[in-house]
Amino acid sequence: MSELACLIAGVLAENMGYSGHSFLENCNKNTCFIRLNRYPPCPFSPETFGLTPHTDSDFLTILYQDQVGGLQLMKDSKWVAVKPNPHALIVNIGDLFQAWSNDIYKSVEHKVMVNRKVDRYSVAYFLCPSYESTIGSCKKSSPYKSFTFGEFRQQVQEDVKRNGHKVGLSRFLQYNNQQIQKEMAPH
Ligand SMILES: O=C(O)CCC(=O)C(=O)O
Ligand SMILES: [Fe+2]
Repeated sequence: MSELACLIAGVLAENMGYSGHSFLENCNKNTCFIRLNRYPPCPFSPETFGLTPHTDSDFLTILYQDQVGGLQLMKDSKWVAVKPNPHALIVNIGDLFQAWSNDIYKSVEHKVMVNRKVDRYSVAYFLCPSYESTIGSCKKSSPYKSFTFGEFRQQVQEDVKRNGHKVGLSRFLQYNNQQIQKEMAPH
């Protein structure tokens, strides 16, 4: 799985004209991980979240969902169901790839709705660097401040604790809306 994840990330970077996959050098067996998800049935389906809307805090995720279905992703401001396909893996771009690619690749918002009657299982492989790795950008200028993966994770955890949800990449924008408004206001 790690080879596949690195291969896909490498191809996506090459597609942007960057052959040196420097960000992949910091991803290895000790920094990536697999999550096995089980979603017990819920009679209040289909309104119940198995997993609330989020983006993944990694470079990319390789996902396998079973035949039950329930994964949905945001496309053109609408939730779209991802049809289960036993012969296919789903590849989601994560926040770090979005930052590195200067927003060329977008981390996809997704959620899971539970099933009324049966358990649902999925397996997710997360391509992550070490906590001390600086994520940086493929170009000199970037909409984002430079941050390490550790700083990103810590900010996500703080936001979840404080607000009940992840804020994500917008925390690391060089300029946020408030700053722009301040700078544009007459002095
Ligand atoms: O279970 C799924 O299909 C999605 C899992 C997921 O989004 C995650 O583990 O971050
Ligand atoms: Fe996810």
